[in-house]
This record gives sequence, structure tokens and C-alpha cells, in this order.
Amino acid sequence: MNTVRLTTAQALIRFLNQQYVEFDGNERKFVHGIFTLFGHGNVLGIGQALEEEAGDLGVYQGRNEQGMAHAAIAFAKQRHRKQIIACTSSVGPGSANMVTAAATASANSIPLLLLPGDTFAMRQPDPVLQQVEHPHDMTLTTNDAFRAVSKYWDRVNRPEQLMTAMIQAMRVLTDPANTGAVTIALPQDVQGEAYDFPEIFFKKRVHRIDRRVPATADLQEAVTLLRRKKKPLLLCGGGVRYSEAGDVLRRFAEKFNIPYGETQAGKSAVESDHSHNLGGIGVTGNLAANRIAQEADLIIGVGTRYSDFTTASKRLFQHPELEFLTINISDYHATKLDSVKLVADARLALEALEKELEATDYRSGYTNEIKRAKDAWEKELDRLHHTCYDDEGFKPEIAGQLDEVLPEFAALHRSRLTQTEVIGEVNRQIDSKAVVVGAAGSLPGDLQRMWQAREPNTYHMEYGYSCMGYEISGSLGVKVAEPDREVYAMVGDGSYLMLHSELVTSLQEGKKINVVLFDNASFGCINNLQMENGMGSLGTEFRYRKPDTHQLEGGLMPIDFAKAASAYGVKTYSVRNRKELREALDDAKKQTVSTLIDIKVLPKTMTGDYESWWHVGVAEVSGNPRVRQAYRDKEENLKRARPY
Ligand SMILES: Cc1ncc(C[n+]2csc(CCOP(=O)(O)OP(=O)(O)O)c2C)c(N)n1
Ligand SMILES: O=C1C[C@@H](O)[C@H](O)[C@@H](O)C1=O
Ligand SMILES: [Mg+2]
Repeated sequence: MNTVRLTTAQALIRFLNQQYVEFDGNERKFVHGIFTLFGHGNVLGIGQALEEEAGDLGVYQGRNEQGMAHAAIAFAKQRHRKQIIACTSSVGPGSANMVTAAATASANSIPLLLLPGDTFAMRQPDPVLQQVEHPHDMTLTTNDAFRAVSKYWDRVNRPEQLMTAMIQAMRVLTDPANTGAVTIALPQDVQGEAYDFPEIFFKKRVHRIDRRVPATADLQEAVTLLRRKKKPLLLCGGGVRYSEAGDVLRRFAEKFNIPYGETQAGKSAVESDHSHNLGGIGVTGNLAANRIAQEADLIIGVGTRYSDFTTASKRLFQHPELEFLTINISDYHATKLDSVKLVADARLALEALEKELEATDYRSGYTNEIKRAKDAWEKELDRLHHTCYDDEGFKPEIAGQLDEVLPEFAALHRSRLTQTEVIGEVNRQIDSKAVVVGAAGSLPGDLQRMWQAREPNTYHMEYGYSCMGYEISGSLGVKVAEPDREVYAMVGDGSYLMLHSELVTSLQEGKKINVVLFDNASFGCINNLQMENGMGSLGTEFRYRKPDTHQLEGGLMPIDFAKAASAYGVKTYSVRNRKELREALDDAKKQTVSTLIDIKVLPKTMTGDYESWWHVGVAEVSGNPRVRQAYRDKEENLKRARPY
């Protein structure tokens, strides 16, 4: 056998360069590049290997390991899981910073290859800098924390272990049913150790992403079930987008007159104005989708995990004879809710169902309900777009909680903008091909309800982990994946403050992103949540500590985000009214560098829920009667929800 003498790290980089995927007959390189943040745990191993022979890998420099890994996730998500950017970190804190991102990837089923440095396999210098010592178990390191959040985990303690580790890593990264974070921990001494690797390990490998065909018997069962039902409702999940099945879903819906609601991951598989697209469904769903859902007698989940947000904690669907049919590439997800299951690729399953149903002349029993629901929502949307603080008798969407904060905020910032009017304006003004990116706070709810996606694949929401700080890192990843489109990070002030370091990377790379920052001086959605459930406002508004009471109940903190970002070299705008917003959005399009629009939006002017319920852990006993009432309400809702 021919061999080549390489270090473990050199072999790893050479191997990554030889990985390809094939999907629908199209072949492409799987590993686009690698995000690096060097320290002693990786610079002389992986760093040296990249300096010597990076091959085709683009080498990016991250600013925060979590941020760079989130950028890598967004890249893979936007490329529909067919291409990745790997991430290498140093040992200890560098790797620990990627644990959150590993969880984000696994929760969202997005392939992410993490290559954290590790403590010495040989143990000679122990405790090495940044090693956490465990007297009861010498094999434990920080990197064991990845086990709970990875779909595959391995540690390469000898160079030759790299071969099985990487072959298994590729299996998981390219498996649509089981993909997520793959962690290969690399002790720093092993990264530099040489071995005679067989040349065959570096041969070109093409991983075929198969479209799994539905089993005939399952298909027959699904058809029989569907034919019995008059009011079916499709749930369009992320699997529709990853399977590139939006056009088939659209045709299926039209042909059999079946409406569909969108999950956060599935939104924009088909344009929002399609006749059968009801828009966002569930806790963060709109009136049209949630009304139709209550009366549906069959839910056809396509590529969805049925998260509590999608099903409104299993209370949304109320038809007495409700049943579930689930199309999912993962047997695990298909088994939920006692579904009749089609474990298959979304596109193939819908096509097969279509063929069978055509032969039976099936059509749902909806008459004008779909149009009526859509029209009613459009009217409501128009109202949301035109909420105006200056109107007589103005009531914020979230009324009766902190009404007094609105005049305080308006006076402090000289802004009377509502969040819903800003979203409407942004939606109308930006290019139809632009991608909006979001993750946490009140914006995912507002966007899932309100955002009108005019083109497919223009809505990018990380709502599997809803990780604050993903928005900006994610936008960078989307921009690397889609360099010809404008990308807009839709981000709250809380998320922005948590993590925006990769904004600097966007400047460094010349990858322009636009940050649309909604500053409401609070963790707004959590403030809503606590007050909705009977609490007061505790620790969720951005207020100074008051010296006399020692509580966080002083004035609101005015933060000039535009000024801070302009110091990085970002083109910034301060926006306090519609005219300034329009001008800023318009000017931002003309820029070649990243931009940030600092918009002061009145608190409590985000959307509320539309006939949905979210199961949260309310206190069973309390001295506060409002909390006791919230608990009773929860118990009542629970009685109407499926128990599993
Ligand atoms: C990393 C992380 N920590 C905590 C949370 C819980 N959380 C969800 S939204 C939120 C506040 C978000 O505030 P902001 O970004 O300002 O959005 P707003 O709700 O005000 O629109 C918090 C703390 C989270 N989702 N992610
Ligand atoms: O706790 C949360 C509540 C949701 O409203 C929010 O969107 C999400 O980010 C979250 O973590
Ligand atoms: Mg906020």
C-alpha cells in the first residue's frame, strides 16, 4: 500500500479537500472553507497544515468561536445542507465557546464540523494552560461538553484514528435524517504527530445524498387516510426547503385544494402570496393559519419536528377526529403524535402521494375558507403596518402591561415608531431577493406572522435553538453562501449586545451585511412573557440601577448603537421616524460596506399572539393573585392539549 507521511492535521486538511456530495446528479465540493480562531491548541497543528497546504479551502478568521460557528451553520443552512464550512478552535475556552453553536446545529439538524483543540494525549505538560483538571477521571476535558450537543463525537488520540473518525464524521454530516454537529476533538500534540497515511484515504470521495423513497404499504395507508379527510392542512417544515420540494408542495396544495401553514424553518419554501399559503402557524403564527388549524381534521406534517411553537404546545389542533400524517426523512420525527408515517424524502413522498391521489379524484372539502382566512389576515396585516403612536386612543399591541413606558421611551429617544410599522416598511422596501436573518426575541414571532416572502429561500430563521447572537453571525454565513444577494440581520438590542463580533469579520471579508437593529431598551419578549403570566417587570428592561432603592428601576439606558458601530467602519444610520427609515434603507442599498440601522422602536409594539397557547412553567403557589390566575389558565389550557 502506498503511503504518505503527514501530520494528523495535514492529513485532515487533505482529506477535507477530497469530500464531495452528489444530490440529484449534481456534484459539488462539500467543504467550502474553514473558520479559524487560533490559540496554542490549534495554531501549530491545524494552523501549520493550512499554511502548508490549504488546498481549495477558504481560510476565514473568526472573532468569537460561537459567532464563527454560527456563521458556518447559516452557510450550510442557506446551502440546504449540501456544503459546509468547518471550524477550528483552540483548547479550553476556545472550544467551550463552540458548545452553544454545536447545540444550535444539532437542534436545527444542520451539518457543522467542529475541530476543537484538546489537551495533550501524552499528558507530559499537564495541566496544560486552560486544562480543567478532573481528579476522578483523567480522560475528561472541556471537549466532553460537546457530547451532549453533537450527533457524532470523537477524539483522535493517535494519528491513525483520524481515518475512522473522519469517515464516520462524513457519514453523519451528509445524512439528512441524522445530521447536526460533528465534533472531532484534536489533542494538540496529536495534531502535529506524523504517520504514514495510506494514500487511499485521500482518494476523492463522493457522498450521495439519497432521496429516500416511501414504502408502498405506507403510501397506501397514507392515501386511505387522506381520502377519508375533508379538511386536511399541510405543515410546511424545513425539510421541504432542504429537499428542494417547494414547487411540488405548491402543486400538491393547488391540485387537491389543501392549504398549508409554514414553520419558521419552512417559511419561504413557497412565496407568501400563493393562494394556499396561510403563512406562519403556531405560537408565533398568524390568524389565518391558526384559525384553519383549529378545524383541520388531518395534519400533514412535511419535514417538521412538531416543535411546541409549531403545534402551540399540542393545543392548536382541536378537531375531534384529528389525525396526523407525517412525511419526514427521520423515522424519529415521523413517529411523533401517533402519526401515520411516510419515512421518505419530502419531494418524493409528495410526488408519490400526488400520483396516487390523482387516480382517485380526491379534492378537499374546503370551499371559500382558505381565501376568507387569507383575506382576513391581510386586513389585519395592513392594520399592523399602520399602527401609529400619535393616533387618538392608541393602544400598543401588548397593552395593559407597561403602558407608562411608551411616553417615557418616546420622550427619551424622540421616536414614535412601532415595531410592526417598521417591519412593514422594511418588507416593502428591500429587494425581493434579499434574505432576512433572525433567531431570537420578539422578531421571530413578528416575522413569522408578518413577513411576506416574495421569493423562495429569502427567509432564514434559526428557531430550533433560538440562540441570541446568531443574527449577525448568521448573516455573515448567509452572505458567504449568497454573495450576490443583500442580507439583512433582523436583530433586537438584547441579541445585538449579546454577540455581534462577526460584524467586524464582515468588514474584513468585504461581505456586506445590513443590520436592522430594533432597540426597545429591553428583553422585550421576555418582559411580555413574565407580565402575561402575572409577574411584574423584573430584570428585563434596560434600566439603570436606582441608588436609593438599589433596584434596576432608574431611567431607561439610551444606547447609541449607530455611533458604536460606526467606530468599526460600518456605515450607520440613526432612525426615529418613517422618513428616516426609508432614507436609511434606500441609502444602505447603495453601500458596499456593512451597514447598521439603529431604530428606536417603542416597547410593547410587537405583535401579540393569535389564538395560540404556549406551555410555560408557571408557579403553582404564589402570594400574587395574578400568578395564581396564570397558573389556573395554564391548567385549563393543558386540559385542551394532547398529553403527548
Ligand atoms: C443565548 C440566549 N440566551 C437567552 C435567551 C432567552 N431569550 C430569548 S429572547 C430574549 C430577549 C431578547 O431581547 P431582544 O433581542 O432585545 O429582543 P426583543 O424581545 O426585545 O425584541 C432572551 C433573553 C435566548 N434565546 N438565547
Ligand atoms: O425564551 C424565549 C421566548 C421566545 O419568545 C423567544 O423568541 C426565544 O428567543 C426565547 O428564547
Ligand atoms: Mg429588545
